[in-house]
Amino acid sequence: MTQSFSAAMEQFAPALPLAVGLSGGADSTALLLACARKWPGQVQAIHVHHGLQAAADDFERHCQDLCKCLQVPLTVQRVDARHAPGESPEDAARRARYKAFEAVVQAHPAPFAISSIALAQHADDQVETLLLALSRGAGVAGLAAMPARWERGGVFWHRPLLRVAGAHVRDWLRAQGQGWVEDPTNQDERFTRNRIRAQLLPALEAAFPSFRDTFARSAAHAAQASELLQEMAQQDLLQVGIPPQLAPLRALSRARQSNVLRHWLRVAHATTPTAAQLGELLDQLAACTTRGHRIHLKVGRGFVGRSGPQLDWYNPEVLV
Ligand SMILES: Nc1ncnc2c1ncn2[C@@H]1O[C@H](COP(=O)(O)OP(=O)(O)OP(=O)(O)O)[C@@H](O)[C@H]1O
Repeated sequence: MTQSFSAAMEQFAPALPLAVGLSGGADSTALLLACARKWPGQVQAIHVHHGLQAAADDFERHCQDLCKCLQVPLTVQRVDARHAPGESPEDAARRARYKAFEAVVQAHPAPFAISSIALAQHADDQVETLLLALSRGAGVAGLAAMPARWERGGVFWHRPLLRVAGAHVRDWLRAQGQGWVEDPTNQDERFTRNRIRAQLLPALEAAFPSFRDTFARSAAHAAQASELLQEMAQQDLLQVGIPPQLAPLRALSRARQSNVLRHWLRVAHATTPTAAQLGELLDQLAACTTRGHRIHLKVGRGFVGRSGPQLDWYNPEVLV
């Protein structure tokens, strides 16, 4: 169920010391303010300066002023967030941001080590993420949307506001008399996420008033299903082997073949097949009843071919 901002903060119990990812926007400003009050002297902030828009300096100034006023140490990390061909600017910025957070963690060895990092995504962000996943035709891993907590590199990551409606975060912040910087790109409806926020969320609010709760429940079901598929893929990959042997692969159901082949391509070759490529590969597997049956298909960034009793993957660009 959705929560009030105060209830979410009451429940939030991270390992300390804690670093808050502070963009300077309303949500992370509210999170930092609440954390600094709850754990004085145990909280610091990290601001990533993307250098992508003219407003970046305003964000940094707000972060400097806020942290000075709260007596919270601030690390500003400058990154090059230009996007590679084929990558969205938002993905590039996110990737650069996580790298920057990890660099700050590395720069704080014991006894000043950062135990946890908190990010300020809320329930509306979760709904947007789910709708974005649906709009790309994502599978259960994408429909799981954002986890509330996870561990990586010995650091605990948290999204304590994931069940708080966005409007409640802002209401709380206004009630504290604390200002923030409005990101001018948030109004730009050329970005799909902003169109979802401006057009779809009000319509969902009117049609399904509990959409934040029910969508979050669906995302949680998808997360659980995704975990099961992952476990099954690991077990099946042990059975079929790396590279996959045709006989045990063909003994699996089509759905399990699809699951294990996707997993093999990801873990062994860091590539993802399209739905059409995987469908074609499964058709070829079903038709592969004779010794001489040839399989050779474009899959992900390379090719899958039959080589005697097994499937092999290769990328001609890497071979030359
Ligand atoms: N430049 C940044 N530096 C540090 N942390 C960031 C930065 N941008 C985003 N974050 C962290 O990641 C979370 C999600 O980012 P997102 O871009 O969705 O939020 P945002 O629109 O910048 O807004 P807000 O600060 O209001 O959360 C933020 O809430 C914040 O905790």
